[in-house]
Parts: sequence; structure tokens; C-alpha cells
Amino acid sequence: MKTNLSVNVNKVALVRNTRHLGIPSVTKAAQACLQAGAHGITVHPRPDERHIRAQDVHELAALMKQWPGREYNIEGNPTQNLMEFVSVVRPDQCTFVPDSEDQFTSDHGWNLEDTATRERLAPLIAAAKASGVRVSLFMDPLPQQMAAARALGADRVELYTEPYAAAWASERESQRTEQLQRYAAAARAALDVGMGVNAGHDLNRDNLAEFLKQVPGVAEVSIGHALIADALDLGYAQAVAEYLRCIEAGNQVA
Ligand SMILES: CC(=O)[C@@H](O)[C@H](O)COP(=O)(O)O
Ligand SMILES: NCC(=O)COP(=O)(O)O
Repeated sequence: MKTNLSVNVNKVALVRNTRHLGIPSVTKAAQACLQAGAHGITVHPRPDERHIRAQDVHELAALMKQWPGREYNIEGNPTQNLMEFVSVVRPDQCTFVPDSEDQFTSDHGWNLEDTATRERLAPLIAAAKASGVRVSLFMDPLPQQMAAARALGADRVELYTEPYAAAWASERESQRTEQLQRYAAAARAALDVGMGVNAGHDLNRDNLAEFLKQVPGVAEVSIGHALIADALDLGYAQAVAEYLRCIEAGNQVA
């Protein structure tokens, strides 16, 4: 499986919003990443517009039209502001994330064991798919919940990878191995019921290749915070090239 890189440009918008000068430009950042070979762009327009604003979402939609074959992924909570963007913009993919409006960052996936959650998500997934938009559910690595995600109509799951990233950073081999086994089991469970597998949150140049070596069938990684931080040092083109090299290393079949 070849893994695609979707660059999340939230943090470019975060810096831009600290002055009324319009720089750094979110669309220029996305253009540079696409020119460097990124397969897609991801945004998470949170309701408080702390970083990505509605205007960014539409300007990036116009940019993506100039890049046929590259994908636009919009993340958010479908019970908040996401569905308006899905129906108007019709991105290639939307990723449903169970964040509250004031949440510091995304830190958990959906709990599909909860009946009310399933009942709330089912029509929203159907509505997005009726608009021709692929639906990915942001999930913890829980193999036992993958069948429920598929039954709701999800096309993919995005595995929330912060626990893996934290284990990697601990440099404790046992923790790294334990987490990788969790994610591999969850990915296999998703693949077994016919869903695609995405992954994201706190992935970086250090932890990415091993994740892709150990976790089967990852179709897309969406990476923002660490890649944009690296781009401050390296520039967008070299940062994207570095992450593409990590993906290539991870996709090597042993
Ligand atoms: C869903 C997820 O893990 C990230 O895509 C999210 O967009 C991060 O949000 P912040 O950039 O606001 O931390
Ligand atoms: N879905 C994950 C994403 O888009 C970016 O997460 P991060 O790399 O900013 O942690």
C-alpha cells in the first residue's frame, strides 16, 4: 500500500491570525506543499476560527481545483460547523472528529459503543456521502469498534496516533511495541470490514516510518503540527520532501 501525505495547514493560519497582515499565507503554504509533492491538503476549521477560517476553506477549495488528483480533506465535528462546508465545498474527503468547541486539540476518537452517538452519526455520514464526499471517522485504535464504523457507512477510519507518538517519544521499546501492535490490530480490523485506513495526530519525521512499517494498509497520513514546525527550519519544499522520504521508507515491504 502506498501512503499518501496530506498536509494540515492549521498552524500556518494560527500564526497568520496573530496580526492583521495576511501573512503567512495559508494558500501559498498549501501551494508550496503541493508543488513539493504532497498528495493533499487538510484543514480543521474549528468553530472558534482560532486558526483556519471559513474564508481559508473556500480559498483552498479554489486552489485544489488547480491540482486535479490531489485531495482536499476537511475535518471537524459534524454536529457543529462541518456539514455546511461539506455540502458547499464538497471536498474529496471529510473526517468526522468528536471535538467539543473549546477543545485544546483533538485527543480522542468516536465512541461507537454509545447508541446515541451512532444514531446521531448515521444520517450525517449518509448526507456527506450523498454529496459525493468520502467519509472518514476519527477513531482510537479499537479493533472492536471497526465493524460499527463500517455499519454506519464510513468509508475509512483515521486512527488517532497521539498515544503511539507519545510511546515513541518515551524511547521505551516495550511501549513502542505495545502501541504498534494496538494500531496494527485496529488497522487489520478496519481493512477486514472493507474500510480504508488513515492516520494522524503528532506524527513526525522520527516516528512516521516505523508506524507505516508496522501498521498495514495506511492509505493516508495527515500531518500538520510537526511538518509546519519543520518547515520553519527547512522551508515547505524540503520539509515535504523529508516526510515523503519517511513515507517511502515506511512503505518498503520487508
Ligand atoms: C483531528 C486531528 O488530530 C488534527 O487534525 C486536528 O486538526 C488538530 O487540531 P489543531 O491543529 O487545532 O491542534
Ligand atoms: N488528522 C491529523 C492532522 O490533520 C494533523 O494532526 P497534527 O499533525 O497537527 O497533530
